[in-house]
Amino acid sequence: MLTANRSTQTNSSYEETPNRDRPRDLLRSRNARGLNTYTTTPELRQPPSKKLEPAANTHDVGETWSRIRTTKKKKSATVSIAVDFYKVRTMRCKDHFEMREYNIDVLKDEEDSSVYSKGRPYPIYPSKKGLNPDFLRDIISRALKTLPHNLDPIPKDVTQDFGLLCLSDAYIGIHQPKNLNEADLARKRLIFDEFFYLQLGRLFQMLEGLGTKIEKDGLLDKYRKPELSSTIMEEWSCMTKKFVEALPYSLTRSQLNATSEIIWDLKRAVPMNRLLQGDVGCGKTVVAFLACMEVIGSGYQAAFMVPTELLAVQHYENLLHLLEKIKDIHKRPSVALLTGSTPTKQAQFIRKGLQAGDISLVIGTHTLIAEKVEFSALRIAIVDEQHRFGVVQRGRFNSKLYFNSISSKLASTSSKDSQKSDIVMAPHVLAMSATPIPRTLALALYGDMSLTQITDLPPGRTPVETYIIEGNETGFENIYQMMEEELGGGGKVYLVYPVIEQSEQLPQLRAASADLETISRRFPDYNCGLLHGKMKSDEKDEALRRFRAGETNILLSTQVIEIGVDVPDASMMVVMNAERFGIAQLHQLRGRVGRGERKSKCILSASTTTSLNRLKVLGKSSDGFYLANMDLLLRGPGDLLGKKQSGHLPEFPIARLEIDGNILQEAHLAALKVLGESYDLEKFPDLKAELSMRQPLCLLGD
Ligand SMILES: Nc1ncnc2c1ncn2[C@@H]1O[C@H](COP(=O)(O)OP(=O)(O)OP(=O)(O)O)[C@@H](O)[C@H]1O
Repeated sequence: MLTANRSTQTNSSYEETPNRDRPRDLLRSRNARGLNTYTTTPELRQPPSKKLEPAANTHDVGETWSRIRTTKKKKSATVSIAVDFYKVRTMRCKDHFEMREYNIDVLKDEEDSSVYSKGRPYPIYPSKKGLNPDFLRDIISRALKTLPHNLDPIPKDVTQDFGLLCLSDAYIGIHQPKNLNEADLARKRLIFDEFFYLQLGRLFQMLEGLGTKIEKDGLLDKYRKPELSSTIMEEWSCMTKKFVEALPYSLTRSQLNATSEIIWDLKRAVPMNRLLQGDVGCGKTVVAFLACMEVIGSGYQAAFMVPTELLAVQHYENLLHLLEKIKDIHKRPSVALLTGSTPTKQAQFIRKGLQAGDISLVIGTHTLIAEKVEFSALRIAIVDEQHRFGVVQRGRFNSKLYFNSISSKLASTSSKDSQKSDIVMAPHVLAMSATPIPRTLALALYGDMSLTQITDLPPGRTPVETYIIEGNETGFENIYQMMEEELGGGGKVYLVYPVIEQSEQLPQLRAASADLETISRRFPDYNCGLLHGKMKSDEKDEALRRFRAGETNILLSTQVIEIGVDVPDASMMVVMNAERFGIAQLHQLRGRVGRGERKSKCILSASTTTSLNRLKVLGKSSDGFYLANMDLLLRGPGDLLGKKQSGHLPEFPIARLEIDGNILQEAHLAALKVLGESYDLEKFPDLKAELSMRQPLCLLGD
């Protein structure tokens, strides 16, 4: 008998003897694009509990389970064979139907029942290049008989604490389960291992980089009890407190907590590696400014790196404005702006100032990590929109070492500090991410980073009303009507386009440049501006300045405004051909409005009726964490993170982050427990050996 499975997975999946009255477990499979999707074991009566989201251009017809008799041509003869399609998911794609995610058993004949003879679940192995799965089953079964019982490198108390099978039982359970429960337990153990060694490897490396027992305990405690790793405001530097007083608003509870956690880290002699994340417009920038003030207040320098010049200028102006308001200060921090467009002479001057320590804070683009930019004492590097930079780029700050205290301009206040004065240190790194990613994904991606989340929005914000409209003639008439009302009430409107120029290949896409004239004619009483990535840096600044100042009322833009652009009184956005953007991207774009107290709206104009469905989720929620979770569940981590970032995700042959997040959390705790008992794993030689074998795999992620 031959068993075929379309899945490309390397682990086994299960079929169960049909005709059993029970719900089936979810199995892993990959769809046509190679992405993980759910599939179920055969279920003859009951549909699966989880629904698959159809791809954008498909329509999910549903699942059918049937026994299909089919014929197959063998050389010239036509041989009739029986095939069981246990589960077939059918999708309607424009003008045809497609079968996806199916499991097939080819039987010897209609009466063949050898597969089910044992009456229990059995694995389906991928049968590539004619390799008979029966043959595979046979050799695996023989190998299982030779398994020693004591092959588990993970200490017994850990497996017991976390309710795990021992490794040999897990191997038997995954290949020859007596029932689905046993298969589930085996799967859990194997997934646990994938996560556990990843977490263990990262934490182990971090501990290795620390000198003393106190530092090591401190690091483990920080992960075990993050709530204890924070300062109270009285312990903040005088400069930081004065900056807080100068703010035109009070910090939210989340902003205060985040600042306290960060400042706790800044006071340690161990370089911080922290990720600050929160929803669009939650006020991360001011938290980062406060971290900068803290180090500047103790005589050190700060660097603030952002992905675009537009954002660098905006942060620079915003900071200067806030610094001017600080009262009773004998010396205001000197701040510089350094980007690719800074004139050569000025750039040289700034670099000299940084080297001599005359400039305390520099804001800029990736020019900041150039080798020729040297600092006198760089104590913190902020990396805004960190996923826009590669791992290597982010790491470059680590080479900008400094002597702790020695180069500082201001004397340390306590004698305790001065004892540490000779340590050579890499700067603290605070990475910021505006695309909120679920905690489990963050743990897998950035397991070596501490995580700080801002969970609330500044007061007075009302959720942005979101409309999903088909962009046909009537649709646009409605949109223009809404724009008219908004502009008439003193609002400002962003129009966001997928492309700058009209393209012959994609004539259905509306283009920013081409629409400028149309929109100007349609709204003769208002001024229109244009902003896109191909404009020169000073032209972009000017376009944004005019919009901010109210000299233009409508800004036609591409997605350059997606990141960080902050015009608090912009109150309406229309996204053209919205289906061209990802959910997270649209949420980011929408975050450009509703940043002030004015009630705002966002209109997503879809080119086709079929794309309306996917966009509807944005109409239902304005919570970036929820949307990210939805995206993760529906499309998997690859699509959610985008190509660049997901490239840093480790390989998980069995685990699926979208559903196995709780196992990841447990694995993280287990790794902390093990390392708490033995920092260098000397107490657990088998575990250390296993880790060193898996290390290359573990560290694929970063
Ligand atoms: N506690 C607060 N109260 C009122 N307004 C605030 C508060 N914190 C920040 N803001 C204002 O909220 C707006 C958004 O802040 P900020 O630009 O820091 O958000 P962000 O988290 O960086 O968001 P994004 O990623 O979308 O740029 C700014 O105009 C800022 O001045």
